[in-house]
Amino acid sequence: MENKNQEEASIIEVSTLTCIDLANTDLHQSAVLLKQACLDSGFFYVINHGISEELNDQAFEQSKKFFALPLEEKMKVFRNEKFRGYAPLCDQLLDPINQVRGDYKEGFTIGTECLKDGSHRDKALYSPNIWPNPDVLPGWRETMEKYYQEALRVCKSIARIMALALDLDVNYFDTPEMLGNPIADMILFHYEGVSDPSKGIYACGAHCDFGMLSLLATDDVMGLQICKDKDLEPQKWEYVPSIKGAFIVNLGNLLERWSNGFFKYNIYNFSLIFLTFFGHMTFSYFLISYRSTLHRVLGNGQDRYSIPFFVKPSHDCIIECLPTCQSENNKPKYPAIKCSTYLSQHYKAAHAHHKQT
Ligand SMILES: O=C(O)CCC(=O)C(=O)O
Ligand SMILES: [Fe+2]
Repeated sequence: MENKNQEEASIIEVSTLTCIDLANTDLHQSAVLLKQACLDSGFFYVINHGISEELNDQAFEQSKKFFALPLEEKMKVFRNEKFRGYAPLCDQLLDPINQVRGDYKEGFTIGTECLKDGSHRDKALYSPNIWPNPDVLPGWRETMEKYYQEALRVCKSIARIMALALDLDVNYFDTPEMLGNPIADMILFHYEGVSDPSKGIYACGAHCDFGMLSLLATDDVMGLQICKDKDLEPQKWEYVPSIKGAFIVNLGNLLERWSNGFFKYNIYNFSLIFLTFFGHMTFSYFLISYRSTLHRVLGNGQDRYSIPFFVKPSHDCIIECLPTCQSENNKPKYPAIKCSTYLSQHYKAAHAHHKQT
């Protein structure tokens, strides 16, 4: 648990993140910015993503309508064994070491459906979604399904820039085993209450996302904080403000592993010193790997709504060190693992406190 001084120090820090314009046709220019964002924080904004303000507003309006329903109505779509549907307050506990109770948020998860021909039925991470009663919330499902498809499209465009930033072919992640049949979860969140890190009370405990990349839409209530260097003691937390029309993107553990996750503090410093002398030449001489960044949400007493979208490759994708992230001197650090095995391990760990359900 944090002491009061650390908490106060973190309140005044507001982070400035790199912004990537998805309408920029010069993808190589965007890739240079993305690399920079990975060096700086592992978090960045994307703008001009093609999701209309109207659709975004509709998704938030519908989300608010759902959470405003009586608990009894929401419990009719209580999350199933695949964690689709409604998760009430404190259902999730992301940072068991520092939290005295579950996250002070309620959520609703919409994930990847099985293919209509049934060919995905045996895959643990694809399953039918559950939906609120259309008589209670007309048009709700349609709005969410449309938003889901659009968010997936945006993630695929970001993955193309990521590929370039890793010196891979622009289409590298577009194959059927990778992002052709991705596993993607969209979660509607409603936060409330006041967090108090000194008492171990959080709206969302500190964690790194475990997928490939996450696209986050928030309302304008401040709450999200990032810790750019997870190895630094004491941790330094900075708020990430929301920017109208922009999504916040961050990279997950799976991408860190895929890109050989060597990007640690000392290399960062060394790279920065080098950068001072040789400018962007640094990028050609160092193997770049992406990294996941620790983040959390603090509640300030206002209701806060967000919609994160978590993308991972298909069930059968083999996650093994990307070809451009290894060399004679930088051998792969992790054995190859099937994406479904990797994700199942993470899901089990994240829901370990659900033994009673
Ligand atoms: O709601 C937010 O701002 C962040 C949510 C988040 O980080 C998560 O659910 O993984
Ligand atoms: Fe997260």
